[in-house]
Amino acid sequence: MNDRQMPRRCVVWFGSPTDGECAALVEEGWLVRIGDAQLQEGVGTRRDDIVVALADLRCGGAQTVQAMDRLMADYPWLPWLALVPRDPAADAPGAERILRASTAFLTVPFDCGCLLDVLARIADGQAQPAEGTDVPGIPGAHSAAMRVIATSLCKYAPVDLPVLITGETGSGKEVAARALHGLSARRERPFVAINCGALPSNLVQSELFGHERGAFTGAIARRIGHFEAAAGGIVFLDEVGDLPPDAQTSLLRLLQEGTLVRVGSTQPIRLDVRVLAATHVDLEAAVAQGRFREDLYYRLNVLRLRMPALRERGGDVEWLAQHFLDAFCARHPCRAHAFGRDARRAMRAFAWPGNVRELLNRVQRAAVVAEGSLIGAADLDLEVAPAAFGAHGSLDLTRVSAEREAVLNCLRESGYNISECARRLDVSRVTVYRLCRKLGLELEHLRKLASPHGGRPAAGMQRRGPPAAAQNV
Ligand SMILES: Nc1ncnc2c1ncn2[C@@H]1O[C@H](COP(=O)(O)OP(=O)(O)OP(=O)(O)O)[C@@H](O)[C@H]1O
Repeated sequence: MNDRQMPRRCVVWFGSPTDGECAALVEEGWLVRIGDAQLQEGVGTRRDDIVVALADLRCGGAQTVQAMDRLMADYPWLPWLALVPRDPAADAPGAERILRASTAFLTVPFDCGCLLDVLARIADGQAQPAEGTDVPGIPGAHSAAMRVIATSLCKYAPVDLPVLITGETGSGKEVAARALHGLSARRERPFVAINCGALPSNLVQSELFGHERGAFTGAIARRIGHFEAAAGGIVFLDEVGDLPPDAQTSLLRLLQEGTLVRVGSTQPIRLDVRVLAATHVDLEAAVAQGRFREDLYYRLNVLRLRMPALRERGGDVEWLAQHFLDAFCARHPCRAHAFGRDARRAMRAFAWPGNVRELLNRVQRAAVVAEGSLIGAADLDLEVAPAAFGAHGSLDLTRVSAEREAVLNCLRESGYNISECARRLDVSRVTVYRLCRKLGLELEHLRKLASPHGGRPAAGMQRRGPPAAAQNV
């Protein structure tokens, strides 16, 4: 093939590349074409050229964004790379639309080497994980629903914007957040997970943002909060809808201005931290009811990840069950090493209201009680739940889901006291236990979540990465 026939690599850059950026691209063999509002002749390259469109949101005026929109509509198969300033909402109208359509992101400021790497990956068609491969950090994610998650994680990891992770309880929201941390440039820095609903209500501000000595009775020394402990890394706010109003205001300031103020101080402290937030309640409803700040909701909701329920994940259920069983057998003496046909059929048909967490618990229990080498449906306690079986989205499923919601709400309102819950539901205590078992409600786990530390280490935090700075400074 002579040079004239070789496919060329071309970047259609919407915005103004610096001289350094242009030179680096040209040196690597890229053609740079400036895409602007006047771009009349399509992407303006030869038919066989490899083209990547670049949305430079550092300088996105309304006209440029319109031109990008037009190109996206005319060439829907074109891959897009977005260069994102820390505050895209303020800098470029319509930026959110562009972000959603982009294959990859880079946060400004970025390194030219990184830009070349990402462009090369996109051009080589490697920006998305290949079919059948695992999502790094999320075992058993082979289903179509999880491939969408994999693609989103790869897109979201390099860009320093908040991600709002939604999904049913136990669906793996925290697992996804950890996977994103592992894929991001912050992977060597701390990952701090905080269960917002489990923070002591009078100490939320101090736990999150720290306090100065003497800020309140008992504050005998200055103490940094979870956010400062995560400096340079990622903070995962689980059940973010449970944050009280004053903490919501402080979080908004952190997201908008990149600063926090310790309790008892007036001095803003600059902090580089990425925020991921999760909720299994409808935050939009919380906004409508005035329980959650609307401006904070929009800040957190720039990028969104909806974890599929386990029942939407097809064959992942069996794969995960075997994975959990293998892990259990590696740690405990265990006769069972696989699942019988009835167990596999039951697992495929079950609605899994408690999702992956419920699967893990049922497999571990089954591994203990199984008499033979194969785990049966009865060992998994799945035979007793005929109402929970049925086609996806069927009336049965809807009924089970409504029943579960009602029992869960009553348990919460009764402070997880079974007698009180039974009285309110007008059923016997035995029935409450039976319902919990049938609906996959793990009482012990729910009680732990509701306890002051949410069943986690004190103040609901866990770390990964190098040890954070000392708590008392
Ligand atoms: N893909 C997975 N592979 C292995 N374990 C998983 C996977 N997904 C979830 N789990 C396990 O399931 C349990 C629940 O996961 P996780 O805490 O991430 O869910 P969640 O959606 O954040 O739950 P909640 O809404 O209760 O906070 C954990 O024990 C986790 O380790």
